[in-house]
Amino acid sequence: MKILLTGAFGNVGFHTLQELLKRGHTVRCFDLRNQATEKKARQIQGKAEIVWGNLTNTPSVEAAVAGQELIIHFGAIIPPAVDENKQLAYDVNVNGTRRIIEAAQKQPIKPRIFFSSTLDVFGHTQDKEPPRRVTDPMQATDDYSSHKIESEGMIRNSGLEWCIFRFADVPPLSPRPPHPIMFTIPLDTRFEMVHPFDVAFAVANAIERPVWGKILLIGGGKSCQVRYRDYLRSSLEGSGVGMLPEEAFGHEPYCTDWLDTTESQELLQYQRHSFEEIMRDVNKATRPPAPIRLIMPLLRPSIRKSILKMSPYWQARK
Ligand SMILES: O=c1ccn([C@@H]2O[C@H](COP(=O)(O)OP(=O)(O)O[C@H]3O[C@H](CO)[C@H](O)[C@H](O)[C@H]3O)[C@@H](O)[C@H]2O)c(=O)[nH]1
Repeated sequence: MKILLTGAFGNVGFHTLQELLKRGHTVRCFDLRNQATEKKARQIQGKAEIVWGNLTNTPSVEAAVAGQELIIHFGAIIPPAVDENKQLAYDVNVNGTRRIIEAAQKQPIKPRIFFSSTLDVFGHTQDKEPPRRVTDPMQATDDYSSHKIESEGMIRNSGLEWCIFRFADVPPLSPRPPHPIMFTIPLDTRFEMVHPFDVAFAVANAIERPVWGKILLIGGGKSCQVRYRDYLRSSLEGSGVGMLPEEAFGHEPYCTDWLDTTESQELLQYQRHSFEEIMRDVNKATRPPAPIRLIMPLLRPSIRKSILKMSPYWQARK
């Protein structure tokens, strides 16, 4: 099948790309051109078409959409970058989706569309009984969730054949640099993860299954339903930094929860990794090189200090 994949060199996009190529699809990759995307593009040179472009630019979107049978629209600005330039983030996330839809509607043979959303659209739900179901109400709590809610609406009303995926936390298999956002999630928050390989498998399987007109919750299932504390401890211990003090973390509600993935799993049969297996792969991919690991006990106090400096709660407590 001829497939346009936007955001092809992002976290979810690149794993999906590799799964699609494995299955013999003809993939056109659409992404921003920068050092990080070029590095990934070199890995698939000759195996897929690469179209450098920008979701904010209508002609480049139209050129990318032309002649495709399926659009997998993953290109987006996600947190925390979404708050760095609010206007750009809206133009990419909402207007970019609109440009993709309008370009698709102009095609003589209309492509189908997969759209990637997020569990953030459920808002703050820790006071509700888990799991979250697809029939639960949506509630915007920040720019990102509001962008995804607006975009989901456009996809549903596009007149195209569509399927929306709402992803749980898909950890990249590469280092996630520390960011103040890590302290804003209360440690007890219910947190569901899903292996990036399983997301790619789900998306590729969806092409052949009766998913049209459905919103599917994509999470790792019961074995991946943990607390934020479990994820953080495993990744901080894996990197040699060690778990950080409880007082460094906030208590304001955060938009993440456990998901009811019964329907997506029945349709797509993709949940192949447990939380432990996800963290094994994340930690393998992100652990410092051997020479750094050797001197880690020496570096550890100053690394911990510089990470803790990012926590407003830790700073306020002093
Ligand atoms: O203007 C832009 C901005 C970004 N991108 C691309 O979009 C991709 C986004 O990838 P990230 O690694 O930043 O994000 P993820 O793969 O983790 O995000 C995926 O999972 C998210 C779940 O929160 C959202 O569903 C999002 O749309 C989906 O791509 C990147 O290749 C990026 O270059 C563009 O093509 N154009």
